[in-house]
Amino acid sequence: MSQGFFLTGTDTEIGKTHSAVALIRHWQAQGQRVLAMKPVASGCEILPDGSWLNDDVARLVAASGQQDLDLMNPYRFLPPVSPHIAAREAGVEISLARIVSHYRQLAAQADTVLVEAAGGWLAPLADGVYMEDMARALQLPVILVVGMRLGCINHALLTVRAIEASGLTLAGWVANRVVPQQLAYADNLATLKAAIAAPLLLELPYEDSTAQSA
Ligand SMILES: Nc1ncnc2c1ncn2[C@@H]1O[C@H](COP(=O)(O)OP(=O)(O)OP(=O)(O)O)[C@@H](O)[C@H]1O
Ligand SMILES: C[C@H](N)[C@H](N)CCCCCC(=O)O
Ligand SMILES: [Mg+2]
Repeated sequence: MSQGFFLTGTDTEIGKTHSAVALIRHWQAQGQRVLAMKPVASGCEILPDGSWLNDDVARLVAASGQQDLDLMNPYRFLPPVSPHIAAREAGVEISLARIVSHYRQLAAQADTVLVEAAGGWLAPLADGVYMEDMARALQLPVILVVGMRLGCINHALLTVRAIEASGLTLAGWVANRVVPQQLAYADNLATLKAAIAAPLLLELPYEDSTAQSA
């Protein structure tokens, strides 16, 4: 039996993919076969062969070692906009049934499948259809990535309430430090730990990419 998780975040660009890679490595270190899925990706580069590649997909593929891009990323769009706008412009209807079918094929090959959402919990896939509906269609426990910065307590607790209202289980959350210095970081973390019943799974430091490349 494989296990799956739906990875959401307090916003777009707060480190869902960054955290996904850390979670994948963590599970791999336990000896698990891990596959990732990015069902809907907006914002792609055009490769020399004319195909489209989203950066999240590239990072998830690099971490998991998987090869079937169409299976793990059935929907991709060129402009980096909300999926409902990108899909509408492309004349594409995103099928949750197709995403569930792809998920099941991946689950048959893995111990753990991590599904990364686009944007936050209520980022739209179509008019009146949200990431929440994808999570409900997949019926997966949710992992919430909190981008640790001023304002994240409100965003995190709103998202936790919305996940609970959807009837899904919050399996845990990740504290991802997206700014080099958050004032009163320890106090912010303690506040979130006290307010969120689900466990803190990982605490990820701020990684200075300038320092890394220097
Ligand atoms: N802990 C961190 N330290 C430094 N930079 C980070 C950290 N986490 C994320 N970033 C940077 O922030 C940016 C956004 O991160 P990431 O792509 O993981 O966000 P996301 O939530 O997956 O976004 P999207 O909604 O587009 O999927 C990237 O440039 C990433 O390198
Ligand atoms: C393009 C971006 N990086 C994400 N893939 C999509 C973010 C959707 C956000 C929708 C919204 O909440 O306004
Ligand atoms: Mg991402």
